[in-house]
Amino acid sequence: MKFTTPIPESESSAASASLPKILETNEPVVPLLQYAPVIAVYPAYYHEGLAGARSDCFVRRSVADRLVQAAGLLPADHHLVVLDGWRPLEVQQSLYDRLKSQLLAQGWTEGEAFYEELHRFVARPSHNPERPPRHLTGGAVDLTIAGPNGWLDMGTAFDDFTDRANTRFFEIHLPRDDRERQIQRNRRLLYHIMIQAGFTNYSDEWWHFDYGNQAWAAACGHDHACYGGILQVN
Ligand SMILES: C[C@@H](N)C(=O)N[C@H](C)C(=O)O
Ligand SMILES: [Zn+2]
Repeated sequence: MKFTTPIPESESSAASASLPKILETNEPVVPLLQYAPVIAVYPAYYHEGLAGARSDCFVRRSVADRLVQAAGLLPADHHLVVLDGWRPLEVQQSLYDRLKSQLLAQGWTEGEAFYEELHRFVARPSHNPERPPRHLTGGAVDLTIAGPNGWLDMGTAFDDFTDRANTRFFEIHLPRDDRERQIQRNRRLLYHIMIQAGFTNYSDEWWHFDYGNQAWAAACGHDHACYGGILQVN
């Protein structure tokens, strides 16, 4: 597999009416700080000072092992930088409330289109055990790649909730200059190493990947997911 091939049209989308059931495996959640030298951790919401955010990133053990696998596919001198993994409901709620306020401040009014836009970028902080937000399962990860000169240019910052965050933005809008050609290569690299390691991508966010949760199961056509929501991690 070449990591320079175009990113194909998506397998995974925001909310789907019917999601596969969850058959919880009870696989433990593991901390990623010091898990492997090829994985660095920069807990973005902790650095932003969001209440309840943890100073480490946590994911299910199989997710961590697949991250190591993905990182092993990177060129020499590159590593993964995990920005968020398992997320407490309190943090999901803060992210949701923050984006809701930002959209209202931008002139949106509450209605169907408003909630569609909101849910495109932040999942509903649902307490329903049959539909947990992806990040509550330990089966979702937000990440980027670092090289010898720092984080690779992906064309937007993390959590830039605009069309430019779409994983295929630079496939749809072909690069106009060297910088955009490099961004296209960087996004393709992240996408392909993660897909090869068994993850699926959330098409509206170049940084978001799933494994084992309902979004992953739906995208892969599995009849069940392996990970349900976890409210507390020690
Ligand atoms: C908030 C953003 N980093 C994110 O994770 N969005 C997805 C859609 C989510 O909230 O599950
Ligand atoms: Zn995410």
